[in-house]
Amino acid sequence: MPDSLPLMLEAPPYRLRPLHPTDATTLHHLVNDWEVVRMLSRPPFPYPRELADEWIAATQAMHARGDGYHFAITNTDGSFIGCVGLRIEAVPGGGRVGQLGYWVGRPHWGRGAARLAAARVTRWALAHLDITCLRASAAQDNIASIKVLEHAGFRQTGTDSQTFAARGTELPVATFEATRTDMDTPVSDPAPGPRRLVLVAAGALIDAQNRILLARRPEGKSMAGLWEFPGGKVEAGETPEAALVRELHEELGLDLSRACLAPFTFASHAYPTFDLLMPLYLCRRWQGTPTPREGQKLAWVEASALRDYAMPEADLPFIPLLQALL
Ligand SMILES: Nc1nc2c([nH]c(=O)n2[C@H]2C[C@H](O)[C@@H](COP(=O)(O)OP(=O)(O)OP(=O)(O)O)O2)c(=O)[nH]1
Ligand SMILES: [Mg+2]
Repeated sequence: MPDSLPLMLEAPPYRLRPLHPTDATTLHHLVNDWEVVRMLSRPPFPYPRELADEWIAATQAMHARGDGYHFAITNTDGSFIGCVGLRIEAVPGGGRVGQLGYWVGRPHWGRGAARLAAARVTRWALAHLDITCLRASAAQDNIASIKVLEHAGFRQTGTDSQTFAARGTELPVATFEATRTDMDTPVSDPAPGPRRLVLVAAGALIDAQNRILLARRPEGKSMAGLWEFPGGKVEAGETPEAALVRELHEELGLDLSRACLAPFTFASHAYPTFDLLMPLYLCRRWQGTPTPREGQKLAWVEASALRDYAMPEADLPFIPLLQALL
């Protein structure tokens, strides 16, 4: 992850920005409050003033190393009201997971700041960071925090116990997880109705070195942060081939003829809220250089490395087929 990833996010009416040494006094004043600190697992109570400086320096070091991203939550007038962020941990068996945490100073409770900030950072992290999912936990008596997580799109995965330094004891916690697919699932069940069938045409562009072009779905789209085969929805009256020619032009600025698209296989997958039917075409000839036109990242990937890129569930069956082909 490049250090240059800007840590400035809008969560209207709040703003999220990197922590700065000058935040230490206000941070200390707000966090050195039993009602705040008793809900947090790591900080002690009382919270020593120097710890505020150390914590801010630690967040800057984590950002530089790419293993943690922490933000100050600021009010409309720019004043510091709390923190939100994640640290990235390697999990046994491979992969990296983001552990989300947040707190808001007591004078600022009741206005949705934690809810808005946590939801914003969750979407940002899943869209931009190389993590498989986000996890979080909340003391079982912390109903407000559980609501924050549910609003941000987290699912409860179970219960556990955790040491709470300020309370000096282990407490039962509810554990939560959010994946990129969860971000598309409404928290409350949608009204029952017929399931939608979505027809999407996708292309595996293959270059002279037998590498495949993947595009990372940009923040704001469903499943943001997952790597996909470029393409998009087939519109009414369109053939899948015409749709793919149009999508590759719109998304990548490429010109190609339908004759260059070879049907390869298809995906049929039941997502929580819709069924996807997606023919995958192979394409080795096009005009132009793939250019991200929708803010997406692009990568030319060897077939053997496809598993290193987190993909939508529907695409997973494509991987062995492409590996066998190439
Ligand atoms: N293009 C593409 N879409 C995929 C792949 N795997 C997968 O599950 N999908 C899903 C994600 C979306 O729900 C849907 C494609 O929608 P999309 O957002 O790309 O559609 P689009 O390009 O027409 O974009 P939009 O105008 O609707 O925003 O198919 C894949 O490999 N490529
Ligand atoms: Mg698309």
